[in-house]
Order: sequence, then structure tokens, then C-alpha cells
Amino acid sequence: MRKINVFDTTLRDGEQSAGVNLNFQEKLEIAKQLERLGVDIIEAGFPASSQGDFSSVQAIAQTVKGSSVTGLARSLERDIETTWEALKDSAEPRIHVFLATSPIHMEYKLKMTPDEVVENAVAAVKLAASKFPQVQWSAEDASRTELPFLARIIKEVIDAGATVINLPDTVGYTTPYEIGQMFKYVSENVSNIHKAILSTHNHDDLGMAVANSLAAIQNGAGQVECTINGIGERAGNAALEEIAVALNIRQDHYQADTGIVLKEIKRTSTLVSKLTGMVVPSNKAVVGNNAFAHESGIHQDGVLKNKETYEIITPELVGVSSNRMVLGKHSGRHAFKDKLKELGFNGTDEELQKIFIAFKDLADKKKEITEEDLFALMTEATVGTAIAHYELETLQVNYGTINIPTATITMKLPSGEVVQEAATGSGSVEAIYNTLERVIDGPVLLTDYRIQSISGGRDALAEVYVNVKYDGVESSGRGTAHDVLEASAKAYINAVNRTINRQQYNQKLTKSVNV
Ligand SMILES: CC(=O)SCCNC(=O)CCNC(=O)[C@H](O)C(C)(C)COP(=O)(O)OP(=O)(O)OC[C@H]1O[C@@H](n2cnc3c(N)ncnc32)[C@H](O)[C@@H]1OP(=O)(O)O
Ligand SMILES: CC(C)C(=O)C(=O)O
Ligand SMILES: [Mg+2]
Repeated sequence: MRKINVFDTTLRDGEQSAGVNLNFQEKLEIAKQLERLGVDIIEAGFPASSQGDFSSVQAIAQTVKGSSVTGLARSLERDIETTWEALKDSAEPRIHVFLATSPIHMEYKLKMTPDEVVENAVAAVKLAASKFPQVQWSAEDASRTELPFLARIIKEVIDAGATVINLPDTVGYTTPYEIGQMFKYVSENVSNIHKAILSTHNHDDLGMAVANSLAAIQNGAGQVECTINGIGERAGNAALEEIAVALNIRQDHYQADTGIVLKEIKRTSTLVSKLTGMVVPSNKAVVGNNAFAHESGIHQDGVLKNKETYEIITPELVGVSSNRMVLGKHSGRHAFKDKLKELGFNGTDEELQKIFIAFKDLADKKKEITEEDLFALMTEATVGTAIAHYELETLQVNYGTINIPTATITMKLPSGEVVQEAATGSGSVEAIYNTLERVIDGPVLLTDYRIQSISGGRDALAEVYVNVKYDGVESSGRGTAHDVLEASAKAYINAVNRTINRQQYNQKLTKSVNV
């Protein structure tokens, strides 16, 4: 099995994502997690680009011991000297020097002839090698570089002291076949290539970064450069987690593996997402919220019978505690029955059928069916009580900039009696909740309150979500109305009613066990 070195560039290329700016402490936190993840090399930043990058690269190099730390430098004496200052105290100082080699970059960006580029690259690598035991040299835009020129410059920089040669697909232009051919060409046409490790670095502009990385590995790359969650310049870089898991799951095909501690993947992904503010899409491979969620009846049935029918990666492998069966409009009886059993349901097949029909009906109207919904359905089918124990009859709120907000509420109690109460609060919602607390039997603690409009425009419906602790039980509730105050009252009452439903169901269960 070939060992592939993982070069993580989340803190350098990843931070080049538009809108991302990590501070010193955040970079250090991510670096420590990358060390736990077992990456071989951490590219901690670009020391010559700013004082902030210099300090964080230096601090990371002094803190992290389990991974090698490197910094990026242009082919300039001052960049190389600054990188040396940042990294000279690390265990095995390592630099990453780059220079573009494609015709378009040489002519328009660098304004250099190919000969000048070779001369400049050789001088930079010689200077770097006089200080650093490990010198990585990157041919920026390698995938758009003429192959004979690429071979020529690689031979020269290896002779000058480069120990790693990186061939980036800087603009995400290449294809798996082409990148394979490029690595093959270099392996076969650079006489001293055995003195260096070949590395691959791919961008995702055409959505092929991971596929290109794997193709490069198949054709001789011994190092892969990537970022957590695939963040990076423009459409991002190849995602570390996808490469590591693909090599692990398809060892039969690639005959190569990384030393990545796979069970640290989810945690690393979450940390990077949180600190960069870059949300991981739900359908993202390996780390997306839906990566281990089964939604449709046929899949859920298969997974319940044998996980391998629909799971090629076990969630535990990457640090996710378990798979998830999502109950929704596509679910079937097998998964539904399984979930009900988990919630303690031990009713008859007839009751189950009744609940299933009600569930399908609800799932057509509601995106996600929560446990409280299921308890409500079970209660209706088995206890037979109405779901609305407390019912709002009327609500009136008196609000003005110079008045104390006051709410007056008429409610139907579980006993059927209708009562009226009033209370004040520092705001209208608080006044409503203070009034409801007077009517409802027992204290209710509000732990979360969220409001959103369901559609655009001034007449949009307001939807309020609350979490309450009632009678020692956490419960959520939802209320929809044209008015935010009415929606707020409904959500609160709904949460209390759901708790009562749940308790009634549990009581029924206990009784049937005791009988
Ligand atoms: C493919 C990649 O991801 S490369 C890394 C990209 N990352 C970054 O650029 C992030 C950090 N960059 C920065 O903070 C700034 O760009 C700095 C501090 C590095 C440079 O800033 P400035 O001096 O203002 O230059 P600016 O960024 O506008 O232009 C880049 C200059 O570097 C030159 N250059 C580009 N690549 C290289 C290289 N590998 N070696 C030498 N010079 C280079 C350009 O030709 C240009 O030179 P010019 O001023 O003579 O035309
Ligand atoms: C600096 C180099 C390696 C780079 O990020 C690229 O070419 O994409
Ligand atoms: Mg890049």
C-alpha cells in the first residue's frame, strides 16, 4: 500500500476564500485540530504577505509538533528570508516557493520570458535550499504549461535543491485523464525526478478537484494538497475529507492510503465551518448533514435490513455518531414502525396503520416530522384525547410607546372551562407569555424564541418557533398567523400541549406495562 502525504492548505489557500479572515487564535485552534487529524504538512500561511500571517505561521510552527509546518513564498529573496524568520525554529523547517510556468502567466502576469522564469526559479530554490532542509517548489498553473518546458524547469529546480515538486491545476481547468497524463509525462521525462516527491494541488472550478487529485495519485503523486470542506480560492480546493475517505474506502482500486485519523474528520469539518463562517452544504460528501441520512422508504427499509444496502461509508468511520432515518413524505412503514418502537410504541397493528395514515397526511403538509409530532399522532390514535388541551380563544394586546404593554387573553382550559387573564410585560410578547403563565397550570420556562416570515411581502405569514421547559420536559412549539403576536401566543400554547400529549402517552405506556 503506497502512503500518500497529506499537505493541508486550509490556513493558506483555504483562507483565500472570499469573505474568510481568520484571526491568530482561530488559526492556532485549526492547526491543533489538523495535527489531531494526522495531516503530514500544514501550510500555515504566507509569512511575507502580512505581519498577521507571519505571527500565526511562527506560532503554529512553535506549537504543533505532530505535523510539519510550512509557509508560502514567492520567488523573491525577501519572501524567502521572511519565511525563514517565521519557520527557523521549527523541527524540520520547510518552505513552499512558487512561480508560474504557463505561457499566459509568464507573459502577462510575470512579464518574464521562459528563460527568465527558469533562471528566477533556480535562484529562489538555491537560496531556499541554503536555509531549509525541505524545499517544495510549485509550478503555478502547471496544467496549462507546455509539457517540455515543465519537464525542463522541474529538472533544473531539483538540481537546485527542491525536494518536493508540486504541479497545481491552479484554475481548475484540467480533467482526470489530462492530469494523469501530465504526471506520467513528468515521471517519464525528468531524469532526476526520483530525487523529489511529486505533489498534486487542484481547484474545483469545474467540480473535478477531488477526481483530479485521485487521478494524479494513480499516476505517481506521493503528496496531495487539499483543504477541509474544500474551501479555497474561487470554487475552492480539493476536499481533504473526500480524498482521505475515497482512498480508504476504495483501497482495492487505488492501493494507496493516507495517515489521516478518519474519526477526527467530522469534528475538524465542524470547527473549520464554524470559524470561517463557511456553511457546509447538507449534501456535501462525507461531512454534510445529510451524508448519512436516509429519507425514502425503500432505502430506509434496506438499511434496517442491512446497512450495506445503502451505506458505503459507516458514519462512525468519520466521527459521526450514527446514521439518521428522516421521517418525511417519502418514508414507508418499516422505518415508521422502527421509529415508533424507539419512542416506546407498543400498540396494535391496527393502531399503527391508523397512525401511519395520519403521518403521511401530515408529512404532505410539513417538511420535517419531529418526535413531538409523532407523540401527538400516537396520543390521538391510542389515548384518543384531543391534541389541543389549552385553546386560545381571544387575544388582545395594548401597546404604545408611552404605555406598559398589557395582554388580555381568553383561553379554554383542558377541563373545558373558559377563563380570562391579563398581565403586563416589558414588551408585547413578554406580556402575552406572562398572561399565559397565569392561565397554564405549572411554571413554563421559555428557552428559545425564533421568528421568521413564511413568504415575502408586507402580508407575509409570521411563523414563531419556541422551546419551553414545562413540567420538567423540554418541548418545542410552532405557531403561524398573520400577526406576530398571535403566532407567538400559538407557538407557546402548542409547546405546552405537546408536552401534555407526550406525558399522557407515557402514562398510558406505564399503565399497560404494569397491567
Ligand atoms: C495561486 C496562488 O494561490 S498564489 C498565492 C496567492 N495568495 C495571495 O496573493 C495572498 C497574499 N497576498 C498579498 O497579501 C499580496 O498580494 C502580497 C503582499 C503578497 C503582494 O502585494 P503587492 O506587493 O501589493 O503586489 P500585488 O499583489 O498587487 O501583485 C503581485 C506581484 O507579485 C508578482 N508575483 C506573482 N507571483 C510571483 C512569484 N511567484 N514570484 C515572484 N513574484 C510574483 C506579480 O507579478 C506582481 O508583481 P509586480 O508588482 O511586479 O507586477
Ligand atoms: C501557490 C500554488 C500552489 C497555488 O495555490 C495554486 O497554484 O493554486
Ligand atoms: Mg491554490
